[in-house]
Amino acid sequence: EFTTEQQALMRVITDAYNKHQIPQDVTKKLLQDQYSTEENFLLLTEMATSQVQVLVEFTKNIPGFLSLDREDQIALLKGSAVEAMFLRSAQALNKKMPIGHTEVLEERIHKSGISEEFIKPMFNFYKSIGELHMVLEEQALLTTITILTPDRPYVKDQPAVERLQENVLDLLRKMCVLHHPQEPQYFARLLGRLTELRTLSHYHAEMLASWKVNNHKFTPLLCEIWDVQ
Ligand SMILES: CC(C)c1onc(-c2c(Cl)cccc2Cl)c1COc1ccc(-c2ccc3c(C(=O)O)c[nH]c3c2)cc1
Repeated sequence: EFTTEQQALMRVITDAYNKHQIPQDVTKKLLQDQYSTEENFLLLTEMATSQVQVLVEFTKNIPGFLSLDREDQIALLKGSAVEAMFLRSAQALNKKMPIGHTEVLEERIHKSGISEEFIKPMFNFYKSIGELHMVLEEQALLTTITILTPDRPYVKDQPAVERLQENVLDLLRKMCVLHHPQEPQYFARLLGRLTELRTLSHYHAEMLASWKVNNHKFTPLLCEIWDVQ
């Protein structure tokens, strides 16, 4: 079953995932009653900015991450931020996060100036994540695996990242057997979501470009992590 090291790794990652969340006073802004495209874009920008701050704190708790080369740490964060946020917003949209957030978040994403061609694959992804009914530990591990993807642009020491990712992949495989015993393919289905995340990440770059065209402003943190402006 689980080794002592795996039990410790699971606890550290799950605790960090639970600890680092967007603060209530930020997410409750989703419930305010202005629904203009402009207002929705501003709110989603605030959510994304807060989510990136939360993501950075979570990542620092991943065992071994802070021992990686400093520039590689930055490359991993920049390369995975969008994918990690798709996973987090999927959780918010599917897990019926605090009452009412789900509908308003969906509404605001639909009406924030994102063109229809991106809305479709985005909500297909949200649906496919919802259908998996991941337990919290699986969501935390899948997010960690996404962050520890060795072949992000500009990563120098890929083997060092591979070693960390392999430990988490092994742990996730066992967690899937434990929580979904009737579905032997469940682990493979989870990893398939990672492929879909890469595609969404490419769409996202185009989304940013189209928002910029309509001279939408992003926050300094988002500009830095997404190399815009
Ligand atoms: C700059 C803006 C316009 C942007 O650009 N691309 C995306 C974007 C989009 Cl539109 C979709 C997916 C990924 C990205 Cl980066 C975004 C918005 O990103 C978001 C939006 C929403 C959350 C989000 C909300 C609520 C909760 C929640 C709760 O309710 O308790 C718990 N966790 C949550 C997280 C995260 C990130």
